[in-house]
Amino acid sequence: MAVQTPFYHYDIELLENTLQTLTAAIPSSNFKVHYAIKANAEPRILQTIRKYGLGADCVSGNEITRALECGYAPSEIVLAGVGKSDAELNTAISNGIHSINCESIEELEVINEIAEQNNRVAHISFRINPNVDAKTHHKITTGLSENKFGIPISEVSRAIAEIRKMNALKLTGVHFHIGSQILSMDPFIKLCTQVNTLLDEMEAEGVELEHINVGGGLGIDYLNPDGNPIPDFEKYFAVFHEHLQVRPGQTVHFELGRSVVAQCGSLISKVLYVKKGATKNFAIIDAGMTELIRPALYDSHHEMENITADAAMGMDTYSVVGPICESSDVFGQLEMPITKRGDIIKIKSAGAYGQVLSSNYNLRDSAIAYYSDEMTLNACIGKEEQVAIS
Ligand SMILES: Cc1ncc(COP(=O)(O)O)c(C=O)c1O
Ligand SMILES: N[C@@H](CCCC[NH3+])C(=O)O
Repeated sequence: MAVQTPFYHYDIELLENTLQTLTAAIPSSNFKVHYAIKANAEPRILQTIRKYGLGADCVSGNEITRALECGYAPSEIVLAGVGKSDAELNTAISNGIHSINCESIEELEVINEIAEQNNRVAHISFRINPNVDAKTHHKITTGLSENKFGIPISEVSRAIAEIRKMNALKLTGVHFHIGSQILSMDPFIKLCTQVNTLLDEMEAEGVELEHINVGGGLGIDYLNPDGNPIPDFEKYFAVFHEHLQVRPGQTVHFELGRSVVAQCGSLISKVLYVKKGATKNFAIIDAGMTELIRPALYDSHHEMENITADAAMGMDTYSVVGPICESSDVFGQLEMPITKRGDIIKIKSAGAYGQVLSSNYNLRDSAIAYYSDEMTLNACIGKEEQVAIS
């Protein structure tokens, strides 16, 4: 083994292909895509994404700082979050970012105060909870009335009245985000309908907006990552192009995370033991929920492959589990070639909400990242000599 397992491996070529497909699918020059940094904040990933002209969607002061360090201009950065601290608002305002997505009327007063202290006028978007069902996992649904996110649509008039009293705030946009891993286009169409109605109502109140931010949420194919590595961005953007009634001069912003980075990342782990349990075989690997928490947290499915075993040896079924002292530390049931200690398991579609959600529970070391243009996966696992890659 050339490098220590477990580790993350990112296929930079796939990331670039994804970005090329995404940018080619943008149907209008007034569409602007911000990458949702929360999905993966590795500097190498952020720098690659920036090359394709995407802005940054942040949810913390540290994400703003990371975006700036990776070359994103303040004018390309937006900040959302239901609980922004004063320090985070200060980072956003002092850097003059494009928009602070305000999630409550209560927050307006605090932002106004901090903007005044900075002698700045902060650009505000109202994050509005549209009460649209994203038809995704309930733990990653964000746009229903019962969710903590956004200003209720019924409170928008009151929010407008409040912001008009604030000297250091300018209302420039509206923001929505209904959830994540959304595969049907229907929820996005419903969102457009809600946005259109709201824009009419806001216009009737004399509000003119510069931008509409419809959030992110486009899902990926976790069941067939090799066959379907790049999401259908064309179909996704077409929904908004067709259904959103954009006023002249308005820009439409998107905050895509998972669809940009999920498929380019894999978690690579070594089999420590193959154990015969009373009712099943366990393949105990050296990665756990500390490196990839999605299966434990959301029962998420990730395709896995034993990339060192030989299918000619016959097949068997294994429960692939991690070493952590939690019964939910299970990656799933898998039929794979007869597996032995030392084999390498590749856990796919782990580029989004994988490495960023790692923890040091059990005082584990952090898995580090390797990039395909610096070290191929085969070189990482000692299957081939690393040759110079241009
Ligand atoms: C406000 C906001 N924008 C964008 C995203 C990115 O979502 P996704 O990774 O599903 O594109 C999220 C995460 O769900 C979010 O909460
Ligand atoms: N962490 C979630 C996505 C959350 C999106 C952020 N609001 C996942 O792994 O699917």
